[in-house]
Amino acid sequence: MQASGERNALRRRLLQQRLQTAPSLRQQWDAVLMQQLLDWCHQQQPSSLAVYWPIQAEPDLRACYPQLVSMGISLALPWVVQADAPLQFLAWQPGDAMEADRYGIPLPAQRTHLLMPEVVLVPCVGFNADAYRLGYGGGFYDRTLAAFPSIRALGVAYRCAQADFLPGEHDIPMQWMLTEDQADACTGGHQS
Ligand SMILES: Nc1nc2c(c(=O)[nH]1)N(C=O)[C@@H](CNc1ccc(C(=O)N[C@@H](CCC(=O)O)C(=O)O)cc1)CN2
Ligand SMILES: Nc1ncnc2c1ncn2[C@@H]1O[C@H](COP(=O)(O)OP(=O)(O)OP(=O)(O)O)[C@@H](O)[C@H]1O
Repeated sequence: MQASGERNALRRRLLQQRLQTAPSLRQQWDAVLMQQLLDWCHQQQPSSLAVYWPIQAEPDLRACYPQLVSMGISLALPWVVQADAPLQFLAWQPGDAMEADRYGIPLPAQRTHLLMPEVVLVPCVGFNADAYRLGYGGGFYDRTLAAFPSIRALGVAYRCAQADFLPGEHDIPMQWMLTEDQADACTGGHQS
């Protein structure tokens, strides 16, 4: 455990660094990450995958989402239904009508079709050598992974977001991490 002040300072520093990275460099990294994600899916063959609509200079992998659909993978997007509750996942396909959520993030306008994804792609503000992650501080993904232990977490981050920090009391490590320089299977996952 680490004082929450230190954790917040690290979160802010890493987010700032990501926002200041040149878009052209991020796009090069995103192209590599998309290939990693496609390779990972070919290998692991998940039947469903929660993806995300990027915010705050998160890796933008949207260009490969149609290819995931054509591989037969059902996609979903995360939905904050309530602030202190796990995320829900709305079935989604590229081209669906969208409407912004309370954070301004596009979500399917049709919010009736929920799905429980086999794998969740988790954008990380930071991550450490044991694949523990720092997010925006809402605890949404941690609450979700705790509530639905069958979900496997595939973290995504740029390598420069790796930092040394101790896990918080609720933190659940990512089972795999994708970075633009390598795809790691992590040993610290909460299920086999
Ligand atoms: N792309 C993406 N979608 C996602 C998430 C995510 O991490 N990334 N979420 C994963 O949880 C959920 C949304 N959670 C979010 C939590 C905080 C902020 C955010 O920008 N917070 C501001 C402060 C906002 C405020 O206090 O009003 C900030 O951190 O500066 C955005 C989304 C669901 N969708
Ligand atoms: N499983 C859980 N049950 C209850 N509260 C939780 C759980 N996971 C996280 N929280 C709470 O959520 C808050 C934020 O947690 P943390 O600092 O780990 O956020 P984060 O992982 O960076 O955010 P996010 O997952 O939304 O990107 C903390 O107050 C924490 O106590």
